[in-house]
Amino acid sequence: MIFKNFLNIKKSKTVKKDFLRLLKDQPILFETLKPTYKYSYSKKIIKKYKKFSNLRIIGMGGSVLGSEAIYNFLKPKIKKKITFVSNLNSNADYFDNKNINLNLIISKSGNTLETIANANTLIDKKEKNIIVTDAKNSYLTNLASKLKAEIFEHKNYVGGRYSVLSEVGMLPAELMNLNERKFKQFNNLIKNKNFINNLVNNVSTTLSLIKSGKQTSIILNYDEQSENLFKWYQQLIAESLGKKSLGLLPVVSSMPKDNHSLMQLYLDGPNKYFYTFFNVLENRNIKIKNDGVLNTHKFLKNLSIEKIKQSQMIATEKVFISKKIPFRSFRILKRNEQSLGELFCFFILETILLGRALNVNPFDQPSVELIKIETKKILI
Ligand SMILES: O=P(O)(O)OC[C@H]1O[C@](O)(CO)[C@@H](O)[C@@H]1O
Repeated sequence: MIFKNFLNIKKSKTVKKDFLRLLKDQPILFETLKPTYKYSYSKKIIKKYKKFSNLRIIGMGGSVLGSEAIYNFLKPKIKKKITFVSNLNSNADYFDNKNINLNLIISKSGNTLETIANANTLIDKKEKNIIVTDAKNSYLTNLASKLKAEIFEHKNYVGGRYSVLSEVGMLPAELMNLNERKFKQFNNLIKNKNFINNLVNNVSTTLSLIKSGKQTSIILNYDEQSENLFKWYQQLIAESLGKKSLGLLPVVSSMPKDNHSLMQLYLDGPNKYFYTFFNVLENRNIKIKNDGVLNTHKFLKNLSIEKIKQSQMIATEKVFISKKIPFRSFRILKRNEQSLGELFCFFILETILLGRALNVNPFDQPSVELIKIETKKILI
């Protein structure tokens, strides 16, 4: 991964101290980031489920965004068909898919309304089921016994949006036949001085941008297969930091598509945003067909789609520099488990450090309960 930090870096000794304190006094959820983490299942138990080729994963928010990010980012490597059911949509194509052979239903609380509704609409008697949930009595623990489903514990000390490297993301990864171990980059990263400096300076600069009134973080994403990674990131940032009238609004822009839609605003609109450029450089090599190129556009000959896209990203970075628009950039060299593991780790640490500096608890989400309570009042 190549990470280019903001141009005008603000260095903060407090953030560095916070980082060292965080390493010394690690939250227990950090166990999930390490290769030594003890899953609630054994590799032997899950082996029999690896033969299933057509899976459905049902969950909401942090229970599913991580596995959806993994699936889409690494799709070229994955031979299975996985259907994600992560919203309420009566018109979705998945209602017509009758070939599912294994369901994975994931919910920490076991009581999330959308997950219950989707599970009870979609699951068919002929399908096998695995349920990942907290051990306590809940709708899903009861459903598991009714369905005679395999049940694996969702450790109660791991919050949904921080759970991607626990059972929640790694069981799906195993079932996708990916290498779970390679996602676990925490131990390597915290020994890497470059990584630590980048992380600390990135957090310090983000804090000073927030202080100067820039509370919208726009991701200029040049890799369509990373859209779900940034959906995961959105929840992480929004639920962790959006409290006490503070927080960041993460917006994901599809690039270069949004050159033709939002770019004008980014360049000349309100001076209230900061940006993250993101691209993955390992892709199929699809080239322009030379014999069809008109003489006026000879420069296109031999070019690949990726070369054109990457040139647009570099060009846009140049324009941002000339306009003094703050941004950082990620260029991911390899599309593999390791790169994705590094990104998960970077963003998790970044969020926790921002939470500490802003003096908000990055691990709770008190207000989302309000919607659940009001909805129940309407339905009962
Ligand atoms: O895993 P559960 O309990 O179904 O919750 C799903 C999601 O719902 C939330 O509680 C928000 O409503 C998230 O924090 C969580 O990731």
